[in-house]
Amino acid sequence: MKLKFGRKVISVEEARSLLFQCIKHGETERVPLSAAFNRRLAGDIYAEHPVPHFRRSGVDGYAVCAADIKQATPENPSILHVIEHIPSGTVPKLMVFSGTAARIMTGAPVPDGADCVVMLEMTDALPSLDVGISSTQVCIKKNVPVGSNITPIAGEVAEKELLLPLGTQVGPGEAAILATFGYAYVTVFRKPRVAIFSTGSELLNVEEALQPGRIRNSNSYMLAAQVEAAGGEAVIMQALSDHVDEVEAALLETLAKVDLVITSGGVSVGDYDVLVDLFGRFTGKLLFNKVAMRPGTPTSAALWENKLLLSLSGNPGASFVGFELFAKPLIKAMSGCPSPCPEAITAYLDVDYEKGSAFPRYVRGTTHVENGCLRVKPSGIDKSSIMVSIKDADCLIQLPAGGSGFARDERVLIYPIN
Ligand SMILES: Nc1nc2c(c(=O)[nH]1)N[C@H]1C(S)=C(S)[C@@H](COP(=O)(O)OP(=O)(O)OC[C@H]3O[C@@H](n4cnc5c(N)ncnc54)[C@H](O)[C@@H]3O)O[C@H]1N2
Ligand code: MOO
Ligand SMILES: [Mg+2]
Repeated sequence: MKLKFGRKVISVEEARSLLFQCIKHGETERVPLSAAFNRRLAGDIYAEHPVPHFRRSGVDGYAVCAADIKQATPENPSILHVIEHIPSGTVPKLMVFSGTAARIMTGAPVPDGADCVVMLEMTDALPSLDVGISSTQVCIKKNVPVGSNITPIAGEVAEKELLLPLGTQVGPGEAAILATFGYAYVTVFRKPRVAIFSTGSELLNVEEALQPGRIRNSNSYMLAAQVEAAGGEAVIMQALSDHVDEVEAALLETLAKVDLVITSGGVSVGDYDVLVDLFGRFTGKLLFNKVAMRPGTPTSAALWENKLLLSLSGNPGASFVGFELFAKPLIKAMSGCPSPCPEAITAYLDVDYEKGSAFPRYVRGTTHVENGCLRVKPSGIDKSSIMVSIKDADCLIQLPAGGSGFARDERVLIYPIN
């Protein structure tokens, strides 16, 4: 064992709180609306005008005075003079008064004087008497109440209403609101730039042919996908060897340029665990190097000139879990999310889980719904060296420390992923 310094174990919550004390957020940028999808708003959005801003017809039909059609039935229709045609996007020129109607299309402004719109299906156009357009007539075969098929001004949104508070993520509904109010550009929180380094002399680049004893670097791509899903901009760096000088130079140079650096590998007790060597001579501040969790017990973090370095265990499962527990909330917070920490929900174990643990365990889980209940089971073999089942994980199952395992049908806490 080559520990040059001690390891003091802290809880996941303590580790997260140490990390959160080190981040700053608030940098913003203006982007075109279509580039704002999934980003978070850097300011409150108020309704700048009422919606609709004119009395809007909800159907294709005739705008009339309700009093004129009170007695209308198919047998005894009301006959009205059609004074105008109003397509959407135009403005009525004439006022509807008793005895008259305006033919109107869905979304068009209802003319003054009219207080309801009758659907086309409840009317019959009468043949023109051929004495000029104003002589066209319509039979109205149904009475409809005042207000029918008209959305009043501000019927949907009142002017000055707070619609989207700061921190709101722009999804489909938010995009529709922003477009409605003319936000061709939107001020959003800047995406944190997150550099990803894998470490280990065994690692091959993805495009390289397999070699005896060596493996391709999968963690960098997995972590980059996680960064993007969390709202960050991932920068995949060339993987590093086990030489501490090379690692130190690359990390310090990169820390200066990005918002967060994540490494994977080299944090355990092995001869070539290079992050341990680095932390042994680090000029920054080591925040922690052991967390009460499995997998990822040797997860470490340090601060260097106000920039965070998060060092995850190299085993793919441990890297994945460590990212979800620590990096994801950080990236979400840096990109403006007001509630970045994962929130647990309950589910029922679908299998016996026989391993007890000295530390809380975060098992990659797969959920399904059965008879209206959420059930969960480990996504494949629950070993941190197993990569292939990560794709099936839609949550982390949190199993408390101690005991000798958990029985099928026990209630457990899970943290959904995405
Ligand atoms: N004597 C002990 N040995 C180990 C312990 C322990 O407590 N005592 N813990 C084990 C556990 S648990 C884990 S997790 C690993 C943590 O190891 P490191 O963080 O130091 O990571 P490495 O040694 O660099 O790699 C571990 C494993 O993961 C593979 N790896 C690394 N990087 C990548 C990558 N970018 N893509 C794909 N696979 C990667 C690497 O080849 C190793 O197989 O330590 C255990 N040992
Ligand atoms: O603690 Mo290791 O980091 O189980 O996977
Ligand atoms: Mg190692």
